[in-house]
Amino acid sequence: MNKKRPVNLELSTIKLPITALVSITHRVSGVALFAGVAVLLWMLDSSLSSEEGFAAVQDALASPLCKFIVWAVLAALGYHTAMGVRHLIMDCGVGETYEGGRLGAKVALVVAVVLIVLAGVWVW
Ligand code: HEM
Repeated sequence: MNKKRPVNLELSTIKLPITALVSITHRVSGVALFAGVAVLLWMLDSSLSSEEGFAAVQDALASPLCKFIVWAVLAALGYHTAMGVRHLIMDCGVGETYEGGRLGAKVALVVAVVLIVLAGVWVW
């Protein structure tokens, strides 16, 4: 192997294109969703267990921290869904060029921001 080949491991000097950024964050949001869905299922299970359980979940949902957690899970869902639909559209052969990919990433980002803001309005 040529030991003199150019190597660049200075992560701060590597500028990722928007398509790479949305791809990485799509995966991160999927992993966050996996954990978030567990929290939501636990809250659903508690709320259905008894009248007291329902009241406890209702009380918890009134706290800012709990609202923030629910909003964060919904935000991850909104982001992941917007990026996921972008992927599925590209899988159908639409917007597969470099420019198409960049435009699709920007449109999906705008949709994701709208969904995340709407989730915040709904939760608060
Ligand atoms: C609770 C719901 C969901 C969870 C936990 C979840 C989780 C994940 C995870 C962890 C990945 C990354 C897989 C990998 O990189 O190997 C992924 C990829 C993907 N998700 Fe989701 N997801 C959920 C909902 C959705 C929804 C609603 C859509 C809507 C379109 C979607 C579309 C996709 C697509 C298209 C990919 C593949 C992306 C790629 O090829 O890089 N997901 N999901």
